[in-house]
Amino acid sequence: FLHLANKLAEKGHKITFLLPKKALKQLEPLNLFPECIVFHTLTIPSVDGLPDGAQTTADIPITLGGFLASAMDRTRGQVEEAVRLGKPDLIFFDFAHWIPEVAKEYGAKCVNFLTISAACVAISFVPGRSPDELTVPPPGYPSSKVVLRGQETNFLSFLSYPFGDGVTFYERIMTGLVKCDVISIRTCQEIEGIFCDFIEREFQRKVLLTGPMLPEPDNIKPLEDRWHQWLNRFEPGSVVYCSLGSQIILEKEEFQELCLGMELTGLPFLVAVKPPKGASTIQEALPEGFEDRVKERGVVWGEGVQQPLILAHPSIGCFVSHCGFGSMWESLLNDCQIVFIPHLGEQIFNTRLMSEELEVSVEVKREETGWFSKENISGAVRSVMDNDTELGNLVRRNHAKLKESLLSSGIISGYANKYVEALEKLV
Ligand SMILES: O=c1ccn([C@@H]2O[C@H](COP(=O)(O)OP(=O)(O)O[C@H]3OC[C@@H](O)[C@H](O)[C@H]3O)[C@@H](O)[C@H]2O)c(=O)[nH]1
Repeated sequence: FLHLANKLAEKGHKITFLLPKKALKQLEPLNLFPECIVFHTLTIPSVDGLPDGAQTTADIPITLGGFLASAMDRTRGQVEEAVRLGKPDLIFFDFAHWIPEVAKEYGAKCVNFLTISAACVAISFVPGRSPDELTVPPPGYPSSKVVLRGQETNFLSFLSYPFGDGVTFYERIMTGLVKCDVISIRTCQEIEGIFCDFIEREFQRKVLLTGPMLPEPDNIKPLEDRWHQWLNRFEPGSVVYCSLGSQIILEKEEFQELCLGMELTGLPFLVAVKPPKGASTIQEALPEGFEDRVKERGVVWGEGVQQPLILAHPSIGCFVSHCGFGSMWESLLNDCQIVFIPHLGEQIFNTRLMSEELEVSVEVKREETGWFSKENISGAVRSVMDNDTELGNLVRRNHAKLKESLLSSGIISGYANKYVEALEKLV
């Protein structure tokens, strides 16, 4: 949302950016137009079941998302007040399904800006279908590859769970899609054209695409010296970087299996994940003897790192990711080999899009237990990192071709420009 705000500000538009206080520190440095983009903090009310001080999804395990949604719904009065004072022409939202009502009352138009894949939207949210029917793709869904298989359909059950005050997750998203003035998605035709066309047909309206909306590389802080120095010790294209985004907190056994999988690759590695459940530090949760065995070549780090800059470092050869949509784009627009280890249903769709539809990455095979074994993690990494493997060559070639075609012809900046123009026409 902030990268989009930067694009709008670049064209001279004024933006009021509503966010919880805690997120301010992370987002302020990314604001490239402080004279146009003003942050307006919301006070997140306390809600039974939501841990004290939690304000963003990064502060809580995924299972508590419904409580956070309730807290966000209860900021409606603060949001309405900001709208009343700011008199915006447009309001952008994703999860706040009540925004269309607010926009209407104050004479604004509203844009539902989806920052997940069009494939995930297309298969999950079809007008006239109930969430119980989703175990099979909707009629006319354009892919037999970007689907959930077997036990994975269990992931869809969360769509029917209460998610906020008096609304299920499915109803929340569907209401936003049906009632908004504009549906827009952070994607592009070249990657997800067939899914975007399907959504347009089903909702019988034009869907505006923003392209990947990534930050301008020149405008962000340089890579921390600690990682710059550490990565410089290794050969170009030799290091495996692993991160699972801002939301995933692993079980201790899963965390240890991931560490052992990295060890088993025999390659240098940097893993940046949160400490697992029940541990306050990474060190106390590491497998026995692990640090001694890998100290020359491996680091497991319990805090966030500057992912886009790490990925751009020449020593990085492989990115092991949960395939959150942000990481998916970052992997695609870098040169490293890509291995996905998806955790949630939506991340599985993104993974299938990349690994099966576009064939630019590989997916780690899941065990019956639902998690991933060290052998499968290491096997997937080696399958793309060992010299001259058929699979490694195939994904490298396809990835390079796609990246080249997206970057070379100004496609990405074209999307952002056309998107802003379309919205200008709308108001
Ligand atoms: O250490 C880190 C980890 C991550 N990041 C950045 O944080 C962002 C993470 O975003 P992702 O979309 O990949 O993943 P998250 O898990 O945080 O996102 C969430 O929203 C998007 C959905 O697609 C994901 O499924 C959901 O989990 C990326 O831009 C990445 O560069 C860091 O800068 N440092």
